[in-house]
Amino acid sequence: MTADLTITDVRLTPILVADPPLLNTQGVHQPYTPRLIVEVVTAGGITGVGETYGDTRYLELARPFADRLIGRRASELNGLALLAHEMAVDGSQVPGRVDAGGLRGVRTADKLRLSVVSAFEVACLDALGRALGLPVHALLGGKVRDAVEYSAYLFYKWAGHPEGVPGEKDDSGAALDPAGVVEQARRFTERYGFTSFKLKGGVFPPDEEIAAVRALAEAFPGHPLRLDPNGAWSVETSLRVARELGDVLEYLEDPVLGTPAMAEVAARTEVPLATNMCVTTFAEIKEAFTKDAVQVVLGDHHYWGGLRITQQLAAICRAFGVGVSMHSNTHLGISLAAMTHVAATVPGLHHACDSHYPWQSEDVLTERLAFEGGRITVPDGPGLGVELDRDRLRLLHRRWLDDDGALRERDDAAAMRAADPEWITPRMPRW
Ligand SMILES: O=C([O-])C(=O)C[C@H](O)[C@@H](O)C(=O)[O-]
Ligand SMILES: [Mg+2]
Repeated sequence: MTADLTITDVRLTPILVADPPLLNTQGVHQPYTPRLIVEVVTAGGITGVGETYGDTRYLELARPFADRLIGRRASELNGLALLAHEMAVDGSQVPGRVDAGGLRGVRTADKLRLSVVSAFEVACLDALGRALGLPVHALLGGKVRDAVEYSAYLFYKWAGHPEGVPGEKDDSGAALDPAGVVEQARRFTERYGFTSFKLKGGVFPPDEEIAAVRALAEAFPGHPLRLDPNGAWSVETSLRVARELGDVLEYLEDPVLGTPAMAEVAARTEVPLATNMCVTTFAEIKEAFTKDAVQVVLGDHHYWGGLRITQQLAAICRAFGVGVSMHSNTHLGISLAAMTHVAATVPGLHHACDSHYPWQSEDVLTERLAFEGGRITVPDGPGLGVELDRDRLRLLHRRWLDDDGALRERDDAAAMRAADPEWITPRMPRW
């Protein structure tokens, strides 16, 4: 007989995890970033885990949502989004414009709710899989591949966080020019076997970033390369970069902000455009696809609302002949496992997925997931196939408790001000 899947308790544990000083067009990563670990406890004694953003606005939604789950069954997945829909979102959190700090497109009430729901959906799927003795990918209809390919996510970075800012040491050194970027790429290939490379751009003037991608192309001839300035360029600058790097780019990611500008660029270049900024909700798909503004959508189960919705997104993309891959922010192993399970079920995943995981020296798992040949083997054990390390979780939660609130919201511009007090979030397009 299957264990009783009635939800009797939900544990929410906000944590702060170490993050290196990675640069993007908004600023730099804080030394610690907030994440939320969700545990769904069932009457039969089985617990499932999930993970999402840990900033206060997500926590404030997760708490009442968790209360509403008590007494429901972990298998009742279709009702989760409806349940979340009933929850009011503080209007000041949804200015209805580009989410500058988050680099993930518009901020809407629904997107906030979905970002919370996704962690609960993953936790429920984990519990269900454990109860049935089935991996999450089997609950999603079964894997179509045994391993999921990831790309090396390269960043311009400083050797350490600014003077006087407490943080963990990382051994990767600075990467502030083409040689530094190539060196970082070499280290990533040696350690993890990645064969495709994405450079987070929008940090330096475009000519410097063109030179870095050229240097990567010389160091790794024939390997797929991507450049993502998070909308920092004008249409004309984007077209110039596309002309200069067209022979080596797999795609350009969000060179400009917004669907109309992306459509303008797409109409004038052969280089495919990818996005995790202008197609981030179902409502944004119609305009982008009918205008042929994007050729690859980078899904993300966190803000799209879960693993099953990610499969729906992939199906819509397939119908329109648009490619799919996956976006990533700072995340831990629970999310990497979730990403790997869903990616394993998506037919026609032609581009290696993004993952920040190599940058995360800390995790809440008893055993880290390992990249081999740039791939993660799809776990076949029950549920997600990962185990929570309670001691680590407690430690990282203690860090969150001890924080005075300064680090509980990710704010890359504020983190940059520790090095440059004059820094303000740049107006777009920057170049
Ligand atoms: O556009 C993207 O790929 C991202 O938004 C990924 C991350 O937010 C990345 O840019 C970061 O964390 O600096
Ligand atoms: Mg991007």
